[in-house]
Amino acid sequence: MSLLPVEDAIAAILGRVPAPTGERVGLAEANGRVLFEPLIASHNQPPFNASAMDGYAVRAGDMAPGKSFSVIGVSQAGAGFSGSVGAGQCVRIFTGAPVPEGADAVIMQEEAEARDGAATFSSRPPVGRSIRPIGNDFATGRQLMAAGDVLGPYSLALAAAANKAEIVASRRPRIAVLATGDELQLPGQPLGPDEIVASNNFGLVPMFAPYAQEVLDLGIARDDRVTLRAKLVEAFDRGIDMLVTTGGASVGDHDIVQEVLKDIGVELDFWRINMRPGKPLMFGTRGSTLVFGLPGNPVSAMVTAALFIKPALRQWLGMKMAVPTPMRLPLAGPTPPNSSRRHFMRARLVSGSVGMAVEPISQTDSGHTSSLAQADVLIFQPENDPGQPVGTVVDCVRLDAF
Ligand SMILES: Nc1nc2c(c(=O)[nH]1)N[C@H]1C(S)=C(S)[C@@H](COP(=O)(O)OP(=O)(O)OC[C@H]3O[C@@H](n4cnc5c(N)ncnc54)[C@H](O)[C@@H]3O)O[C@H]1N2
Ligand code: MOO
Repeated sequence: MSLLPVEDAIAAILGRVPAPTGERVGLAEANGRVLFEPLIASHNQPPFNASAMDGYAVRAGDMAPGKSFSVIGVSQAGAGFSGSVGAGQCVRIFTGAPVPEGADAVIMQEEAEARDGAATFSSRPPVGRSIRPIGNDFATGRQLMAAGDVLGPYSLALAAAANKAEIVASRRPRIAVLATGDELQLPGQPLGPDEIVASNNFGLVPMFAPYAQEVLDLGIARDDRVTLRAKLVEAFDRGIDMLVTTGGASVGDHDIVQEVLKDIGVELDFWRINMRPGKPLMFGTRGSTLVFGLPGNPVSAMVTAALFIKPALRQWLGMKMAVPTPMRLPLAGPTPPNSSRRHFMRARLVSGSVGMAVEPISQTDSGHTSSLAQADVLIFQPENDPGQPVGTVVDCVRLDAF
């Protein structure tokens, strides 16, 4: 049985992802969205020379110790002074207000003494003191964010400062998730003999949600061809961009997912990867819909989703680095020898005397959900690796960073 190398599987999947398309999104709905078009400044920020202090706008060259200046007006935020500051004059000014014509410095009020319409100053400011020059933050035409950047609190505040009421974001896919298996029962139900709780959808839906317009949880399909076929056809009829099934992906008599997928027109690109957990992953397309058949084992399902589906989603949205570059960190504990399959080993991030390190989790069972929930990273253990001692620098990727 030939198993596809991990890199070939990722390349095959990314090769099927459509090019991003854009849609207008109001700023209030844009948190977490990926920019389809760069964000370009259409005005100067600040739009005028603005005072950075409450104080007095003066002509720096006019200053002399003990000299008295007449206060000829007020400039406040939202209502500037329309005249010009001449020799022997100054203007009362407040933070954020436009610096009036003729003035080239602001002296903070703590360094001024004002009485009867006149002011004297204890300091002699250089030109530009306490003035935010026009365009200091950004100038008209400057690219503030690139296509592929993700909008978050800081960049959304920037987009608002750039006077954008909406941005052009990448359209997000609609995804459907379906669990398969006669033994499955939804959480909260009494478990009959031989039954287990269907947990996969409850991890996959939130994993995909940040990238998706909608993630439909189609629940559980029993292991019979008629029910499964009906569920899958229903999913495709809803116009989804991506279908993700779990279970029934292996070679057992009840592993019918592949057969039914093919039967309804899914063209399979590959099945079975040289990795653990997650060997029986299948991938194909039906028209423009991408179809992932994940293994049923809960750890295999979550790990293959993180390693293969998240990069596809990142590329779908036009994000930079669809496949994240691994971190290189020293081992805080030894690793055992590996088999001929690439091992994505659960591990914790620990901080030791020499900085960050990775502590391997010895558990390798594909059904062991509690160890996956404790893991921060997956160590990429190469095929046939003899095992490594403490301190060896290894490749690993954060589980939340895919
Ligand atoms: N003869 C062989 N047997 C198996 C092979 C093989 O190569 N030859 N591969 C093994 C590997 S590796 C994996 S991984 C599993 C994958 O099997 P399936 O995708 O067919 O998954 P199921 O048999 O349906 O389920 C496996 C396991 O996971 C539980 N499960 C299923 N769905 C869920 C769910 N939604 N939530 C929680 N748990 C779920 C299921 O009850 C089983 O315990 O095949 C090996 N066998
Ligand atoms: O691919 Mo399976 O997940 O090793 O048990």
